[in-house]
Amino acid sequence: MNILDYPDREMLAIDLANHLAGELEAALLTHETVTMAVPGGTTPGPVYDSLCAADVDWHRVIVLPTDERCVPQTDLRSNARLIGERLLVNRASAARFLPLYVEGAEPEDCLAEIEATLVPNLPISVLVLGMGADMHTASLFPGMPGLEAALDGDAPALAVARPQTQPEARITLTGPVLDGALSKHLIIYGEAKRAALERAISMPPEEAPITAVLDGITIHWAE
Ligand SMILES: O=C(O)[C@H](O)[C@@H](O)[C@H](O)[C@H](O)COP(=O)(O)O
Repeated sequence: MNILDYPDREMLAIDLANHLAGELEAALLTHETVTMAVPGGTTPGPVYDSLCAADVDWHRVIVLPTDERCVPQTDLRSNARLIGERLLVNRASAARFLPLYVEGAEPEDCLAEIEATLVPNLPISVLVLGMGADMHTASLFPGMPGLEAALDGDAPALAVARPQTQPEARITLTGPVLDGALSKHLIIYGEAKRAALERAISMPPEEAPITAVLDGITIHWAE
């Protein structure tokens, strides 16, 4: 686990976006298409604002959320909305987007399509994650029902019932799919999340799901 400290969030966003663009282009040297999984939440937007303009062969990039809130894409909580508005614009609008949730469907009914479209495009080449102060990542929440299957299961994605701390049901990529990414990045802001990450290192994944994906990850931190 490698931690990079940045002087501020703007520098983090610009530097990380440049680095991610380089990783995508490097992967495209040896693959016809590459897969990038990215988070929702309040953290990644500035990275997307910079990455969307990068000179990448975006038409050969498949972008999907690390997890999704089961709400309409018009809902402000939707990760597909965030990714569509902040990342899949400018040059990156040429990328192919794989949604996890289909509006109006039951979350469980979305899993077969996810498996059919995602599995042929695994492993993830470039993974970006966020983390909650409760040490969750994607929608792998401490103590949530079905967490064991989400951490260790064979399925590439699972529908998870509404976590106690969240207002909606979720669909999440599972631990092995996330951990199997060829390049992994975690973005965290502030002292509270940094302290939570340092506590997580000595905790089991059931209590700190972020630990399921820390092997070989690069942490990008700013105050
Ligand atoms: O759907 C989501 O919200 C994300 O995928 C989730 O895992 C996020 O990365 C963390 O909850 C941190 O959220 P913030 O960036 O808002 O702190």
